[in-house]
Amino acid sequence: MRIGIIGAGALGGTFAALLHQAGHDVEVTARGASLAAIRDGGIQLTGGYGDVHARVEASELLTRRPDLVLVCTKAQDAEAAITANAEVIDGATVVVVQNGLDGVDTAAKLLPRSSCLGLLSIIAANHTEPGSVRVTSTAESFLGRGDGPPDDESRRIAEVLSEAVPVAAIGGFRGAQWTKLVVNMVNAVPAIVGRSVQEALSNRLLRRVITASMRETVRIGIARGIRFGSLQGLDDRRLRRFARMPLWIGQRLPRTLFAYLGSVPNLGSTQQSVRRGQPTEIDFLNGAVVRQAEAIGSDAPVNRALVQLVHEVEREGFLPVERVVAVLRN
Ligand SMILES: NC(=O)C1=CN([C@@H]2O[C@H](COP(=O)(O)OP(=O)(O)OC[C@H]3O[C@@H](n4cnc5c(N)ncnc54)[C@H](OP(=O)(O)O)[C@@H]3O)[C@@H](O)[C@H]2O)C=CC1
Ligand SMILES: CC(C)(CO)C(=O)C(=O)O
Repeated sequence: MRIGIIGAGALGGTFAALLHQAGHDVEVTARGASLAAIRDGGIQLTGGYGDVHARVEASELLTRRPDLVLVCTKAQDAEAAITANAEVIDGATVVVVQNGLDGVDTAAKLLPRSSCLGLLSIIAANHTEPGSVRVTSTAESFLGRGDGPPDDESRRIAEVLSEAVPVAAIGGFRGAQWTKLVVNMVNAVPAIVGRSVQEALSNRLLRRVITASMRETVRIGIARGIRFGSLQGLDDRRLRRFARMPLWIGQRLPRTLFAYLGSVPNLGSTQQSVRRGQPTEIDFLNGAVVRQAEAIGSDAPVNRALVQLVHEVEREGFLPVERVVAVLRN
């Protein structure tokens, strides 16, 4: 199949290398040093899916009409990236590989002739240098759209993507996006203090703040009438129970949830942006929770404070642990 990948970063590079290895005709978009590195030496993938060296075609914009497109940018870049490639991709099946709640709707709005799906990835991947990606932990990914059961196209595309990494077609995709949003509450705190996800979770005080942001997200989701999808051992029942727990009991949830990361330090995709000096996705993660709260006349003070701290880090660098701990005192 001819597959176009927009944004050959951590996940885009992983999919590009593995789909190329599976025999697909892959073209990626990249810019600057990444474009030069991929044109010169291909994509070098290491870690959980083995060592793969993929010599794929690379350009600033896709040059050939693909059958399938993966949009692998951060959420804040999706609109610009899709618009720039719209002439070539409108009409193709588009999979938006993205955290947050908006990816599929953004693509569908910009590409009226395309069939758009979303992919929730639990894989942890690190874009270590231009052209190089290291997968620090592997896991099944989830493909779907809307609220209904999985459709035939989701199943067909899940089969194609499973030639690269395990992908399941799921129903109730919107609810699963919310569950993934709860999981992504692990991104902000490590990005603020410049520690790995594992280090942040092993610190009692930081874990408390992560737990509070997760619980606030679940409570807002419940108030919005969301039925949380099953993903990574979480489901609607478990999250509703978690929403009622005091923090000292609830803090067990992030500990068990992220045990799968193992001991290879995972920075999370938000901190990777910080370390590269790029804007983060925080307005589409914790910021999405704040907007969802506002839509029902409510507030999400923990998430609001974490958004502000991540923006401070983007401007001025990592902050001491005390600044995060203070979030629960205000
Ligand atoms: N990394 C991970 O472990 C995981 C990531 N995710 C999610 O997957 C999505 C992708 O994340 P990740 O792979 O980490 O992101 P990266 O930042 O590693 O890669 C994003 C890519 O998009 C490119 N890009 C940015 N703007 C544009 C544009 N306007 N046009 C074309 N390309 C553009 C970037 O290029 P440039 O570098 O030149 O800006 C970069 O190559 C995010 O939503 C993230 O939250 C989900 C699970 C795990
Ligand atoms: C896999 C996980 C939860 C943490 O690495 C992630 O989604 C991210 O980094 O954005």
